[in-house]
Amino acid sequence: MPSRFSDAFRAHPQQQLKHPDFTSLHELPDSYAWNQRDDPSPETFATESVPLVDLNDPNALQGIGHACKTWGIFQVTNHGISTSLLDMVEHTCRSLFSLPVHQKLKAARSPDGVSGYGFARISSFFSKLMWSEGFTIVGPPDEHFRQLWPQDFSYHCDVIKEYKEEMKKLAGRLMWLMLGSLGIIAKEDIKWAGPKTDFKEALAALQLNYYPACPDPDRAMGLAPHTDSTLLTILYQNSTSGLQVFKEGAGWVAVPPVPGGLVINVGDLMHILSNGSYQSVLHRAMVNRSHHRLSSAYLFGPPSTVEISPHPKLVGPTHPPLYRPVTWNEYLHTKAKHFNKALSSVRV
Ligand SMILES: C=C1C[C@]23C[C@@]1(O)CC[C@H]2[C@@]12CCC[C@@](C)(C(=O)O1)[C@H]2[C@@H]3C(=O)O
Ligand SMILES: O=C(O)CCC(=O)C(=O)O
Ligand SMILES: [Fe+2]
Repeated sequence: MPSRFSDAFRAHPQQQLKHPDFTSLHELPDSYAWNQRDDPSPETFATESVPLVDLNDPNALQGIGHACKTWGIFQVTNHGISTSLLDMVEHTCRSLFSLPVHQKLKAARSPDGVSGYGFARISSFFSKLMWSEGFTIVGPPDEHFRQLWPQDFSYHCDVIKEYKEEMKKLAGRLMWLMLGSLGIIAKEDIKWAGPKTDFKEALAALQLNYYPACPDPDRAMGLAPHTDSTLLTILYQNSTSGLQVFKEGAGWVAVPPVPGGLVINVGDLMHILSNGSYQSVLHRAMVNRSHHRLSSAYLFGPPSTVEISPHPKLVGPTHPPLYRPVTWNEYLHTKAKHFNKALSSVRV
């Protein structure tokens, strides 16, 4: 990953927060108690559910189009990522987050850096702390992994490398399905997809998240509401539920884990590319009293020099472009400054 990608955070260094040993906390400290959690009534959860798309279904493209238009999120099955690879990634996450705090801190993310162990970047926008730990991987993980596991780092590096390769292929496939559902079917229409139309030059970050079991889950927050800055995000979650999405008119809706399934969200750059037809989805992660939760988010975006703007096919006299062109790096700068108002700040 070119260093330019992380330049976005140099101007907005993250405050260094103390990393707790969650296992030693038997009560929720006040600094983790979110007073104003806007929970909807429990009925809301039962009424609507996030669409599920079988990628082997001949109607998958239509299903994805409908899901992106109405929800900004969907789950997929028959996606081609093997269960054994997902199990290996889960094992690597578990092994990483169960290391002693002092060991994890050897691979801490630097205040103005992008890769490494730490709190979610969005922490600085909230007065309360989140009940989670994260590890961000941009580029090869070798240096950090060597610090974490001096003996067997190469095994974990291989797992992450294979996962990133497989995720890139799936992200490319999902991109063409999403674009196709918008009527963008000519491969020349997205030049940066490259000569083989496989998005070879695309950039991505892998975010591993760990949400320890929490003594007071109703007052805690695992990951605060946010949209991803990406074109699309592919999320793997273990069997503990916690992900919720905000749907206009319905409130917060749970996204329960589907065995072998993956969750796909529309990110802010897809929102821009589609000129607002596919809106990025506000989501958050809640925590559980008795079970820890693991997730891994593959955050997929364009190469660093590519400007994303509303696609010409979706713009016309009655549909003016709603957003100005931005590179991912520039958008990450904006996000680091304006957080959830970043999208409106690039509106024309
Ligand atoms: C490429 C990126 C997207 C991300 C910031 C990052 O540099 C790497 C971590 C990503 C993540 C994951 C958790 C939620 C999020 C908002 C955050 O704080 O870090 C996203 C960022 C994003 O999509 O804007
Ligand atoms: O853990 C989850 O379910 C959500 C994670 C997430 O939103 C992210 O990493 O961007
Ligand atoms: Fe997210």
